Amino acid sequence: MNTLSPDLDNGARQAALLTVRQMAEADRLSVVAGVSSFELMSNAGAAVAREIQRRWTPRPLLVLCGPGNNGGDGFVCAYRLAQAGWPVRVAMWGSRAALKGEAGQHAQRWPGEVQALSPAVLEGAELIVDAVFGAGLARALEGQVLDTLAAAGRGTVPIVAVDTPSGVMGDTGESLGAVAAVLTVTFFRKKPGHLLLPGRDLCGEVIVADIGTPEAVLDAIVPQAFENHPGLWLPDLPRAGLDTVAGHPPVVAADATQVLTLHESEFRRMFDFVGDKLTRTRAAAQHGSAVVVHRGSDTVIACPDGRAVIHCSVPSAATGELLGGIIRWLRTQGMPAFPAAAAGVWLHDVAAAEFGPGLLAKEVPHLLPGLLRRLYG
Ligand SMILES: NC(=O)C1=CN([C@@H]2O[C@H](COP(=O)(O)OP(=O)(O)OC[C@H]3O[C@@H](n4cnc5c(N)ncnc54)[C@H](OP(=O)(O)O)[C@@H]3O)[C@@H](O)[C@H]2O)[C@H](O)CC1
Ligand SMILES: [K+]
Repeated sequence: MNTLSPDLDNGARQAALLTVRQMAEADRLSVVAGVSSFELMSNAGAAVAREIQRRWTPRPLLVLCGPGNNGGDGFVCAYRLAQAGWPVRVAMWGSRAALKGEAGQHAQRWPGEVQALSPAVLEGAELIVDAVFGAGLARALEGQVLDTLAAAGRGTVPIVAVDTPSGVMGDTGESLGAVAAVLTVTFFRKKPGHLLLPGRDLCGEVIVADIGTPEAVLDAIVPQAFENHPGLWLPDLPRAGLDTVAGHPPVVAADATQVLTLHESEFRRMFDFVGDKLTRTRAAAQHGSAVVVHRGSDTVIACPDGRAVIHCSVPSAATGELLGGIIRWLRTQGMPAFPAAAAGVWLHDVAAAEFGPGLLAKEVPHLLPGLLRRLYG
């Protein structure tokens, strides 16, 4: 079975990225399956507390909470760390009494004072938790939220973001006033905004915590975006490819779909779609009935049917010609266009790291079988 096929097998399941709307659906389906929203929030806040304890010794902690469920996670985190003996303060945008549902229930368990959010509350904090807005971010930051986060961003105190840094759009990675975190703890699966720029840079290290969401919810959601990983495409690579050396190519084209490999400037010359990189690349793939590889340090690989893979890498001087050579080689091994493009982008990174900047497209057939054998373990 092809992993990058509509059937969601294990590789695609693990690498799935969920949109904000799909994540809300995952929560709803979890509740249907018997995991309450209260429990999901308890687990989310506890996961943030646990990741903090793994990295820092107790120190004056300030938790900044917002008016929705992101703030609810913040209250759980504050409560957990206070119970563990940390000196914790909470500041909130909006009023605790106005918090609804499980966020309200968790906030009521916080025994301490809740300060009003303003830059003054930052005084004395040695670690900051940003639980102001997550998936529910609806517009640009302004007023006291913007001023407080901006002041925190100008300082040197590390910031831990709950789900996303407040101000980062989960679906696009766009920033509406966010400041950089050193650590972001998100839940169940990443969202595209954790990988697309500038979101990826603003998140710092990203940890995906299990909060009890049943894996089976993915069958109903059918994710359309994935983080690049060999588990997505290794099953699509015929094992014959591992033994092929130059001069003995089997040359079986699995499909006739064209693969376009474009840098941002080339992309702009060909297409005038607007919006974020994921949306634009999908539109181009659909418009051109081609697999489009939109390169950068957040490369987006889109298929005409709407599926997309996002690949994060450090910027490199490597050429599009080399990437094109790798993808062509994979296709001569019988790989269909979409998995060949995703695999090509991955292998291009690994090859550039292993063989240095001088690697030429014509050397690829000699070098890749060895790399692939290692991936197969
Ligand atoms: N499976 C999971 O991922 C779980 C996630 N959890 C956490 O829940 C949040 C999402 O919670 P939600 O309540 O949907 O959204 P937020 O808390 O991020 O924000 C909503 C409130 O914020 C207001 N808002 C939005 N943008 C702004 C802005 N720029 N300025 C001021 N106010 C803003 C919004 O107001 P509206 O007027 O737009 O309604 C809402 O009041 C997710 O991120 C996780 O942290 C669960 O706890 C566990 C499961
Ligand atoms: K946040």
